[in-house]
Amino acid sequence: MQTGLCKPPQRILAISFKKDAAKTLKDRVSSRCPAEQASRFDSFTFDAFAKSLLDRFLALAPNWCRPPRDYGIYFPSRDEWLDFLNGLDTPAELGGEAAAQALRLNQIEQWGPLPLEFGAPADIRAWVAGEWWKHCLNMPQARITFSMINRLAEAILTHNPGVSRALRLTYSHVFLDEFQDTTGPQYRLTRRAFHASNAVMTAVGDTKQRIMTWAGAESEIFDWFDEHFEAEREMLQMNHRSNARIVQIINDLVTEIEPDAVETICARADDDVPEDASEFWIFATDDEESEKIADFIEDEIAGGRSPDDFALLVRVRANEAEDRLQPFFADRDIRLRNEARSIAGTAIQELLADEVVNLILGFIRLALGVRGQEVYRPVQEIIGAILGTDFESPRDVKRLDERSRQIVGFLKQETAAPPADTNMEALVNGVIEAIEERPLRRIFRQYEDDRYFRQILSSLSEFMTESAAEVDDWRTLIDAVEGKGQVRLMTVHKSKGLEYHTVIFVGLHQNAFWAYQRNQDEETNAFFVALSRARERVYFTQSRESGGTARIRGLVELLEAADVPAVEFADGD
Ligand SMILES: Nc1ncnc2c1ncn2[C@@H]1O[C@H](COP(=O)(O)OP(=O)(O)OP(=O)(O)O)[C@@H](O)[C@H]1O
Repeated sequence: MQTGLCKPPQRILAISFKKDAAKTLKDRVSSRCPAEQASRFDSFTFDAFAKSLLDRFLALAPNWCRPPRDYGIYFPSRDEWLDFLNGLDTPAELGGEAAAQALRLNQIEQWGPLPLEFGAPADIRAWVAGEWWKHCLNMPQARITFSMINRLAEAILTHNPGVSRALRLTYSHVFLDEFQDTTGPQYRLTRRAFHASNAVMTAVGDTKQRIMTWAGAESEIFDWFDEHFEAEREMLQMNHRSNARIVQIINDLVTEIEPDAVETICARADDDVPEDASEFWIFATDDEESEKIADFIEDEIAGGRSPDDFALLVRVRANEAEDRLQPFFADRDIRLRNEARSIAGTAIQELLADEVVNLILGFIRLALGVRGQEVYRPVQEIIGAILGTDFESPRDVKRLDERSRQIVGFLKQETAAPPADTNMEALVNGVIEAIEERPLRRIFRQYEDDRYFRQILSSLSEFMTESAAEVDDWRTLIDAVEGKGQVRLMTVHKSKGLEYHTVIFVGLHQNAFWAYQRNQDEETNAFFVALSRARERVYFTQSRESGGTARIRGLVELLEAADVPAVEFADGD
């Protein structure tokens, strides 16, 4: 954007795996570029990219598998899948019931390429896929899975060269983040969209952070990319995130995994390193473990560190970890934020990565008198997009300012009473009305799904209502909703791409890494992802009550090889 290689009206497309990663990229670009440039940077998750293609060009999908415009997103449970299979009357010539029963859901939802006409099925998989599409589209409200959306998007591109051409004219540059986690169908869609186009394609990833093979990540993905896009490989050797001690642990660990791996260079080699930058804490019981962690963070906060500097990472089941840890944090008046906690059907992490949520929170901040580019810029960008603002035209910019002022004016009235006395649902709905719902939903294609849009709004108002009970003023409320001043708790998978001053990996034991013996590589990668989120310090904890380490010796040996001291805490330490 800044060098003029991507000239208006051309755009840059960035594709990430998680909503918050897509948001981080968007925020980083917004904070560096003027609104006109930043508004030409489209940052999607893979699912959102496929869905945006489908929603925009729905009418061009093949007839037999075209969902109605108000289709819902389907997350079939195992029981629903089995009920479907059991209800099939499978033709004997295709192998009968036994052949159908041997199929897995992902083989069916990923079946493709979707033809223009669904002719006589060639095999059992095609036959079951045809039945599955009928099943999903004939439900009282048609629902399809994200894999099916992906296939539909691919079919639209395949059968309509005009759509491919439009996409190629739109994007001069495409950036694919966390590329190691790309699945076969996601890659096929990308290839279908951009193969042999003039777009400059950049894929970034780290094979040591591959933790999604269970979800279909392809192990050969970088080779495919090299071949199909004639890519050149560049090694990113500098680590700008972590201090020298953490980088050394990373390097020791990588050398254990891949003896001929190239060492990472610490860009912060001259920075001070805390004395106890990494330790392995061992406890007899869960309560002792939770107490020590809470005590440690309490002391650190007393010493001036902020609660946001800490992340507690777990391998699995964040809700259970929250139940164990929460009482110890509550006793010390420290807020622990479980990013996976569901508020009216939306996980907190998802909610705060949502565009409309951030827009509303941004407007409330402006109404509270908070100033600064980082608050105004994103709001201005969205309202600018709604109004079709030409940022070079003073008249347009004036209109934009007036509209923003009008919305801020409404919110000033709404926030006159204390948060606990405010009806948050009315406030949220009121802002949407002031912004104008229709154009807002046109800009963000994900809101074409009405149920999703309503759910996000009700999750936000519920979260604001819940948080209002604990605060006295509006600024503290918005901080609480955004998670300022709170210690984070999340699974390793949800921590991808994020970074914290101090990372505490809670529960380094064989029951948390239950898949270690079966899938050592991926579990070691998960361990690596956790470790590499730390800027200054990383601790690992184990409570013997929760599980031993005999079956994950390999992981403990990695810590030993990196000279991470094991510290045993006897009761009362
Ligand atoms: N050239 C640079 N100079 C200074 N700081 C940088 C530079 N590049 C990145 N950083 C900082 O280093 C940290 C890590 O960068 P970034 O999040 O882009 O890493 P990443 O490669 O995506 O890591 P991962 O995939 O492990 O999450 C961030 O805090 C970022 O601001």
